[in-house]
Amino acid sequence: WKDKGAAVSMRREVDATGKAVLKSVKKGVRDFSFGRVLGEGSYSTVYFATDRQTLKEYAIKVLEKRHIIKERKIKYVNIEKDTLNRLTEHPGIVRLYYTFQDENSLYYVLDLCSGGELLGILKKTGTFDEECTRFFGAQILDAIEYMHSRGVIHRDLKPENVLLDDQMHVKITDFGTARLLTDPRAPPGQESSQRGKEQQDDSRAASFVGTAEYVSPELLTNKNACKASDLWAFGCIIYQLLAGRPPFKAGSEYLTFQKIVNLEYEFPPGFPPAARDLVERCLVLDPARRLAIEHIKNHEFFAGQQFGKILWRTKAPRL
Ligand SMILES: NC(=O)c1nn(CC2CCNCC2)c2c1CCc1cnc(N=C3C=CCC=C3)nc1-2
Repeated sequence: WKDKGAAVSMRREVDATGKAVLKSVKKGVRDFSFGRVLGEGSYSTVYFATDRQTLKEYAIKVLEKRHIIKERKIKYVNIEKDTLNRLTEHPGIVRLYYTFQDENSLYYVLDLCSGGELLGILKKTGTFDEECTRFFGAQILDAIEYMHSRGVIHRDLKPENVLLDDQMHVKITDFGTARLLTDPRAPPGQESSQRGKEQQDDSRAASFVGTAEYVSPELLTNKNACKASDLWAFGCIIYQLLAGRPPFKAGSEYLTFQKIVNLEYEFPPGFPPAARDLVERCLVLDPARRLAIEHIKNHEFFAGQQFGKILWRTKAPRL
């Protein structure tokens, strides 16, 4: 584990002659005051934290070394760090500032998203109108486009992993199950040919399945996640923002998987026609025939929506 970043803090120490000196030392756990738990994963806990010197607020993800080794999760931990190190320049992705470690734990210092989860907002309002769906959908799509351009497939996109910052702008998080491609330019649906060269072993790639309601049919049938798998999840998210529930949901994971592979879902009455057309072109069983990002951005549903830098300067619509 090679720590990332060289954040330093100035610490007052006494040298051998007894003189007080200022020494620059790498930031560590003592440089932060830890607050409430923001979330817990199978081998990590995320805390609200404040840098004692700068008073800047962060989210710090703490991973217990003993547990990672016992649960054989070392590959996941390194994939997440490598992924976050690749995704450094996008406003829609939670940024990793630096990492450090102590005897028992690894620490990731990350952007704080004080707006919480998009799912939390959706639960409060029930459903989003088209304007809000367009705004949040465009930001999620912009972030997915950047991720894919850097050869990263998220593989577990869902409203719980779409966080919001203090400006109610999207920040996608949780790359612990991402897949890194050695060739970012491989066209959608053909990345699996990179299998032999990809950065994680096949067992990890083959074993992972995302969250039931958002998992793509190809992940259920041939275990191959590709860039288009994230666009399947995008289609599910757009549907859910407007309908207030995901398109595929049944009494058990198995029954939900059945609905997915049989493309068994309906639109509620009043679902906006342009959004319906977009969702239908994302929820296509064959990943190679699913709408590509460029075509989603040009779809009628996003007519008039600007993408790129301007999108991230736009004020979030009133919810
Ligand atoms: N797994 C992670 O990397 C992660 N997990 N969380 C909290 C989870 C809570 C359940 N849903 C998914 C996210 C975070 C991060 C990144 C870094 C991060 C930054 N800010 C927040 N902020 C939150 C504020 C209120 C409620 C939940 C999260 N959370 C996180």
